[in-house]
Amino acid sequence: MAKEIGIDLGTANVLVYVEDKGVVLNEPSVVAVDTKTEKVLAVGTEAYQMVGRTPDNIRAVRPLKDGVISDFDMTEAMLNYFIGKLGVKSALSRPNIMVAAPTNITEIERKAIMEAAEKAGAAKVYLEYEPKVAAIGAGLDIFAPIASMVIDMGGGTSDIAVLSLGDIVSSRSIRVAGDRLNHDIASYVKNEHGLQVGERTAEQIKIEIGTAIPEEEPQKMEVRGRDNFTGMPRSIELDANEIELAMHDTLAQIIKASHDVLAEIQPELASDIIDRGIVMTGGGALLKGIDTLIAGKLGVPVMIADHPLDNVARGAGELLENMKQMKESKRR
Ligand SMILES: Nc1ncnc2c1ncn2[C@@H]1O[C@H](COP(=O)(O)OP(=O)(O)OP(=O)(O)O)[C@@H](O)[C@H]1O
Repeated sequence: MAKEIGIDLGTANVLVYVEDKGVVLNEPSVVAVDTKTEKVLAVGTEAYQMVGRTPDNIRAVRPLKDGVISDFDMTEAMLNYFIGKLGVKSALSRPNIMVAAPTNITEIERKAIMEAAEKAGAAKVYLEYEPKVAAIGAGLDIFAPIASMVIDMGGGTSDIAVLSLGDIVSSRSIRVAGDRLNHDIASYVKNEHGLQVGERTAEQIKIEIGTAIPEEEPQKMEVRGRDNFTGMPRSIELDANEIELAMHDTLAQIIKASHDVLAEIQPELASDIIDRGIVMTGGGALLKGIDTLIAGKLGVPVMIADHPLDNVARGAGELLENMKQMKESKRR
């Protein structure tokens, strides 16, 4: 019997949920390619190790940018590899796949995602909006006549939505999220300390000492990079409040979008949100102090989902399982 699979085809990570098994795969969305032959050399974790360290004949590609496909062939190759690795595809049975997508994707982007999943071996492909499946994955009953609000802050996009009766009532999807924060940190270190750091180092700084609100006794971290002027390796000490400063404007954009979503809903729904609060999902939800910052700015309680990185894949898989159960009970 064909398996139901939920995929979070993310800019930073691909997560796969398999029916009856849960989230079984979580790997970086990276493909390493031989520049001469264009042959795929490695995918996922193995390819990620090569980012910033590739010799001339190897290129590490991120096939998704800002939450959507930027390199179709590489996305297909990546999906093919991951689905093959799961062992759920055979000559006799192919899985049904639900893929999560940002709310503002274009028709062309939509088709590209569907086609890549089909070519990677899906029997049927479904597409659902990211904040909707993230809310399901976070355990919210979005089908109830009561409003829920989700902020899903990923690598490339922040998807913000208010949902009621199973539908999105108001939403924003902005192509500003964790990757932009990494970029902000790298620019800050370069401008303020004259040190060049790579994408992965900037991300490590964010994860280790990054904070959304200034700290009284900021954490410190030693960071290595290349001196702007001499080109030689050098190390500096950074403190958490510098990182807060570096990320400040980008976080303000995410808060502004959340504010806009709240501003356009009806008063009854707004009252539900004040009661129930906002749930944050996605890797960005793990940024220290992000809940306190958003709660303070919007005047609404903010909770972090239990497994924020898993919610989208889990929700996509669970939605597909529900659809299957409904079909079976109708048939009976
Ligand atoms: N502890 C942490 N603190 C801050 N940020 C974190 C932490 N852990 C992960 N992240 C960030 O979360 C982001 C990845 O989140 P996630 O896996 O939800 O995104 P994605 O689904 O790949 O992206 P998108 O939904 O935009 O396509 C990365 O930018 C990563 O740096």
